[in-house]
Amino acid sequence: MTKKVSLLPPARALALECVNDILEHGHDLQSVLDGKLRSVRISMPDAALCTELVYGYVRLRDRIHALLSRFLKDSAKLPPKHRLALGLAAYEMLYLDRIPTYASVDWCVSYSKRQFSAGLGKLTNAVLRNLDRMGEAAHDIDTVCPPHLSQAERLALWYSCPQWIVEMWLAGYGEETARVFLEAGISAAPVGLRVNRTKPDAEALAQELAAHPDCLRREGFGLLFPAGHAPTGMKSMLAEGRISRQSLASQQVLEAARPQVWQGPVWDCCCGRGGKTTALLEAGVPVRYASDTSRERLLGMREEMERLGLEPPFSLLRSATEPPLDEVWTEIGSSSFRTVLADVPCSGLGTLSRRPDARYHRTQEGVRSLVETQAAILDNAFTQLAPKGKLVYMTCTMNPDENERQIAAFLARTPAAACEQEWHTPHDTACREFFYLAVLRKA
Ligand SMILES: C[S@@+](CC[C@H](N)C(=O)[O-])C[C@H]1O[C@@H](n2cnc3c(N)ncnc32)[C@H](O)[C@@H]1O
Repeated sequence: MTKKVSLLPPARALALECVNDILEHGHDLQSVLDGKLRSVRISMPDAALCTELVYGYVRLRDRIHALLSRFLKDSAKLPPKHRLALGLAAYEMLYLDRIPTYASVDWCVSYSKRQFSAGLGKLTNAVLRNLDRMGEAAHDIDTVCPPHLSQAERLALWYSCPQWIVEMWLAGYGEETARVFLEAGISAAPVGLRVNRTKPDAEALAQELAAHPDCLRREGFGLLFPAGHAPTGMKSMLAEGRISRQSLASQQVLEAARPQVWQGPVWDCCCGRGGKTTALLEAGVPVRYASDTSRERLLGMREEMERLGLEPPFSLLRSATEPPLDEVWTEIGSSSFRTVLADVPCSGLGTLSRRPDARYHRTQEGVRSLVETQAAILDNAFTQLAPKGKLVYMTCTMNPDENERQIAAFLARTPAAACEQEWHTPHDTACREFFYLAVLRKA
């Protein structure tokens, strides 16, 4: 930590560094937070507070600054780090009941004074005291959003979500469903676990976890716990390879594709860290080849295989827009696949509860480029299928261009393809995440 940042209490110092990296420099929330928490000595309660501050503030940033700007002449003129510190302190005051208001005001005022100037210290004090005086009105949409705003502007501000995403959801799914997605995007994601069914005591462990008083539901070997209420002993169960962290919605989309009837050889063409590859192998699905364009994720997948005691499939660093290399066909002893899983790179707007920063990192142009990559992956994966083979397409986003329209365009240009199934996470899900699935069959 730099000397200046250590002017703050540890949890706030680290949270401020994290939100600065995430929101000012576009870095990924989860890797920033993991990296920072690993790099400093910090108590467990401080690490928990830092995590809560980072996620909470990133989820509600625009709403918080709309409130703060009522007491500032021109908030854009504030030094960026001061603005972030004000936002973090405001988040504590508005949403963390266990922290007394004076504590939040104190650290922020003293940081502003010492890091910037006596004037900014005074301003900080005045702004935060005014915010405190708002009381319950600060939690009212009509206070946050001026009456002249359009519906999309109003929802964008209240739910701290870029307007183009709100407009896309309103146009694609209607207001009621758009609100469901927006509400999920400002909520904490529940904890999803998957019991490793290849272990001899798997069923007993699943039953034991399901009987835990906090457990929200069990589906097969998947379990759901409320955010922040993971069962005790999770660390050692993870280390022993008896369980994995995997969101229940991610397990559900795989289950919806009925992997028990998939025929091998299977190619997982965007395997990432192997969340789905390992789930498939645990279920006995013959995944013979796994590939991805991220070296780091492929290495992560290999570590996961080891942790879980699974036989790793042949894997290569390779784009799914390219045909597999000859060595793949030699390795699997075939010249085509019977099933390809394409869990494609997507805008991730269905998983904002888990990755709230995605909303700020995505751009419309970036999404257009993803749509092109997805189309190229679909075309190439389909070409590698044997007759009657199955292409299983998945995204963790809610965007018609990446989901329904992507599949409709593929079917229109691919006469040999038929769509056997389209599915999405039910909108009333307790998982607060939304996935899309299309199962395509080759003639
Ligand atoms: C949704 S993630 C996959 C998650 C993974 N299947 C899991 O369940 O853990 C999409 C993956 O696609 C990879 N990717 C991006 N572009 C790709 C391409 N052209 N070919 C193959 N993989 C790609 C990304 O590195 C990322 O790991």
